[in-house]
Amino acid sequence: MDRFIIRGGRTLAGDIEIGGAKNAALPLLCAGLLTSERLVLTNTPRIADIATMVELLASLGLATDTLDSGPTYTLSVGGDITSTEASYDIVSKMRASILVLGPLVARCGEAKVSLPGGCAIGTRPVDLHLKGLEALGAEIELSGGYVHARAPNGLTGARYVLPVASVGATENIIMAASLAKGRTELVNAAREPEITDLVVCLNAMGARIEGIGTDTLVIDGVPALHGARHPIISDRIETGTYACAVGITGGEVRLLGGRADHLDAVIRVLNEAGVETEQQGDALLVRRAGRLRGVDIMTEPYPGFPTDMQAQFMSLLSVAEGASMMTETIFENRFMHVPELNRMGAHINVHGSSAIIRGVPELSGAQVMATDLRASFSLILAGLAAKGETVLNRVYHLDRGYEAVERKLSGVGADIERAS
Ligand SMILES: CC(=O)N[C@H]1[C@@H](OP(=O)(O)OP(=O)(O)OC[C@H]2O[C@@H](n3ccc(=O)[nH]c3=O)[C@H](O)[C@@H]2O)O[C@H](CO)[C@@H](O)[C@@H]1O
Ligand SMILES: C=C(OP(=O)(O)O)C(=O)O
Repeated sequence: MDRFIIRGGRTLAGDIEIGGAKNAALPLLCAGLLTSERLVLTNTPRIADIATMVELLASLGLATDTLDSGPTYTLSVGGDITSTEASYDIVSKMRASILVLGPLVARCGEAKVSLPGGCAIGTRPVDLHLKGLEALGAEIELSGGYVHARAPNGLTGARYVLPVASVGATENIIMAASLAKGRTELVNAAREPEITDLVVCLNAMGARIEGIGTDTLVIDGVPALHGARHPIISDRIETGTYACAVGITGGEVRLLGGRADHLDAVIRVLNEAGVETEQQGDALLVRRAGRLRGVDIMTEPYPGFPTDMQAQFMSLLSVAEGASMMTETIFENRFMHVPELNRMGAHINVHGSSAIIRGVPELSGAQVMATDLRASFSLILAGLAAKGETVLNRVYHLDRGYEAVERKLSGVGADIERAS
């Protein structure tokens, strides 16, 4: 099993290319189920989650071709749906698999999709995905660990108020509503940039969705969607993660493709902590020369501070001057990196959904492992700043969502290698 070996203490300088957004690419690939024509996605990230989604779509009959595997990776997805069943074997690997449910029931009138279950960061129910589809007229039954959804006469538009602005539920409902009869009004929709990207692509496929970027989406269903070519937005979480790398080591790096306009809350906190940022055309320049300062952070739905950046900031704040408080409001179990950071010399105490981080002058390298994607990167960040050698095990979590970490970081001067 692969691991990373990091020798800390180097400042970073140079350029890092930011890839396409994982959390945009996954629903966008599922949108390929909504049309009999081909959907071409440019700027797709080369990560394990995309390979898993391609495998899932193949099990449903859709073929995915790689059209260009140069610096940007272009995938074309299409074909006839030959099965409406998403099996446990694939769904259990990746929760985003549930995003095939809405498109399948809308297009085929039925779907059988394994329930994804919880994961390392929380219980993560899918009740709102199901209630939203029921509001559109789907009959839902749960048995044998599967969701069986049926709408033999098609779905019908309706008004549905999401009790929680769930990203995945919003995506499933808008994809389904695009092919429903009549108008759907989705209230309290999530507003993440990845949802906007999905709506832009669906509209390019012939959908009629208004309210883009707001919490109320109005979807006038159409009988069929057609193919399109869509560029996936750059990954704001990858951008924020590498910004934290520069923050924790010091130095100056240009994040090519990084977009400040998708990272307002993150940039505000970086700046408060003493990390400077500047949008320079298509690149986000990040630099730190002075001391890091403690800040208080609370995770919130977009446009608030993203939960997917929480672990990385915990590492950054571990070596800041003064104390910080981190409050996690989205997932109930997303502090699993804390004991590992403490093993590296951090001083973090968790009290319920908040953690108090008392900055220490220095971390020290250790053998560590993480239970999820962002926690894994938080340990890499700690390793980049730590004295001595850090060995990060269970790298498969990282490979789910970050492309070529060792190449990107060593390209700006970090001492990091992958070993098997
Ligand atoms: C592939 C993808 O895009 N993943 C992202 C997506 O996950 P995901 O779409 O799973 O996250 P949600 O926005 O749905 O979850 C937000 C909260 O709502 C709860 N909830 C959600 C659905 C539901 O039916 N019932 C329910 O109670 C969840 O348990 C959680 O507490 O948004 C999260 C929140 O920004 C991010 O951390 C993930 O990286
Ligand atoms: C939690 C994440 O992803 P997923 O929803 O795919 O588990 C993430 O990207 O940090």
